[in-house]
Amino acid sequence: MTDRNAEVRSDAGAQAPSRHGSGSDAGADQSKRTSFKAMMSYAQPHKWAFAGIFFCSLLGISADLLQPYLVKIAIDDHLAIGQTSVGFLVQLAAIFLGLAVISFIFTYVQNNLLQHVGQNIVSRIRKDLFKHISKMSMSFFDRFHIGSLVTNVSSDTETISSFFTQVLLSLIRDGMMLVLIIVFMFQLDPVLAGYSLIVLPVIAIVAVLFRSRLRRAYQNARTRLSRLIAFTAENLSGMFLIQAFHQEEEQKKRFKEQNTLHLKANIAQARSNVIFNRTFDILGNAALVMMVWLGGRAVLGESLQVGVLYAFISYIRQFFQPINQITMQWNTFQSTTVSMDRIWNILSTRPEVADPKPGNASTLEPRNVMGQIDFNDVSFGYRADRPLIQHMNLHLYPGEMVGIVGTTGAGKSTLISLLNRFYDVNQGSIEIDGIDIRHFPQANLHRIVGLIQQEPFLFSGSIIDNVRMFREDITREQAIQACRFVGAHAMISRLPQGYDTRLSERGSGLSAGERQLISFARIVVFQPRVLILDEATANLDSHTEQLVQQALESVSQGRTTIVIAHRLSTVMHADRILVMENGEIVEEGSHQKLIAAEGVYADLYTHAREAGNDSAISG
Ligand SMILES: Nc1ncnc2c1ncn2[C@@H]1O[C@H](COP(=O)(O)OP(=O)(O)OP(=O)(O)O)[C@@H](O)[C@H]1O
Repeated sequence: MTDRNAEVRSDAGAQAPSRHGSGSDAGADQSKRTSFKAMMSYAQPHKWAFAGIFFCSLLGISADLLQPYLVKIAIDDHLAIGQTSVGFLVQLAAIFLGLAVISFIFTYVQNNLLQHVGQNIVSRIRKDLFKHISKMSMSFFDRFHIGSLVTNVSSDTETISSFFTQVLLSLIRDGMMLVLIIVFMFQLDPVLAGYSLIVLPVIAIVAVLFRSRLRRAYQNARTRLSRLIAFTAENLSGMFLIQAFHQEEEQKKRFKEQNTLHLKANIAQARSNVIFNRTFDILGNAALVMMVWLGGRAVLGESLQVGVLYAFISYIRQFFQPINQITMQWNTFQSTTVSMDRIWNILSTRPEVADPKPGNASTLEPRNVMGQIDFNDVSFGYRADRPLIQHMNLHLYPGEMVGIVGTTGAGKSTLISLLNRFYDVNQGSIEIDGIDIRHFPQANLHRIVGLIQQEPFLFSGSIIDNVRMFREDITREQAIQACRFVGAHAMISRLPQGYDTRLSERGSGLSAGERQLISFARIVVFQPRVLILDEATANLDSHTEQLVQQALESVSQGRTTIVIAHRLSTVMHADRILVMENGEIVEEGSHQKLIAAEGVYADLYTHAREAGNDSAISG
């Protein structure tokens, strides 16, 4: 199959199209709110844990804030008036220590609880995201770049994790601390407390001024990272091609560009952060100076006790700490909303190819399917404005072997994609045994139709797991039997650990032919009623191809089989050969009949002979 997907995806760039696209800010904000709400619903089952976190925070912070108050009592009520005793000081020290221990215990419990809840929430989001992606139709993968999806599943969920573990913690803990400090300050001296709060509007103005700058910086850094990952992922999977075409230097240059953009975005983001945070530091210090000045004068004028001033200075220091924390977490919050939006963008995309509603679903058991296939007046195009197949009628009979040949891009693989429901037809219907395939649950359809492609996909895992696709209900003996059947047993037995040999990603330790034999065995195990081979033998040497052809003959017995091939030798013995051009079937019949017709097929045959590709055409 022509890998149009790769081209389409690289054209689309690293970013998946967003639902709101380049729409207005209001639209984007609305979408962020929706995604935030959706993500927060994941926290709902943990509401009691959050109540516990709140309670622990309250106790921990209260214990912290009582400490300066205790010192104030010691100074004003005892030390300053010279009325103290060793016993009292020991008592005070014991209470102080007790408060420190209480603060430690509750902060510890609250932190652990929050980590536990946060990690669980993110693990569920990640699980749902992966499950959702694996249910998406092929058109989704045409639009969403694989690199972006990898970023979504890995780093976006990680960002959300820091929201639940850091941002929420900060909101609960620091927010509560702020409120309690204000209460304590007003309790001690309302006038001085009033002066301390003068800085609050200044803080709000600074936060608003920095808001959009910080958000832009974060978004930019995330986008650059996502593009860098996408570029790396694409290059790693295409490394073979890059080396074969000596494109290392060119790719290095392109990587360097992406890397530099990412670096610059990160530096800009860090710079904004530093300016933002330092501004708060300056404000904090200014408030402290003001407090020392006003409080000091009041103490000198004997209108304020030294202990109260001490407690105020402690509270002012503690006051800026949570504000600083909350504003710092604001940055994480910014990136969280971007990540949540991106994840929700995926989770809210419905698969274009949907399973039938229960009442509409066919109950025909896959093993009882006869294998009659009908394309009834089918029209389809990958894009609405570019129809590829128009009003096609095609009927395949149970047990028939049909070969499909045609020039590159004629639409052969597209027919197969439609039969597998990777895409839905735009018009008309495709039926198996008289039932519209849209009425089969997809799991059943894929048990009925078995597909072997030119590039078999093997997963990292043992050979035996790859043959039975990790299904425990298929026995080892059944899998080995299938490998014997397709002639793969000898090859597998020669491997160091035989059937338990572990394959690396995509089975890269095996040759293309060996990988193909394993995928043939996989099909034998699953016994589909309709078998499709899309250029499945193109990568095999003539000896292996012969093995596979023999296996194919046995496997295809009693099954409707469709074989797509450029090598005419692969299809010339088929019951019927279809010749495709520009999405149309232009000729059909047996090899002899088509040669006698002296049309497109006869031309292809003659060209192949003239090209000296005798083995390819004589079988
Ligand atoms: N996912 C896709 N998105 C958009 N266009 C596509 C997609 N897949 C295929 N096409 C286009 O549809 C047409 C038919 O492609 P198809 O893969 O069916 O051809 P084919 O006959 O199997 O070709 P080949 O013999 O090279 O495998 C081509 O023009 C191709 O570029």
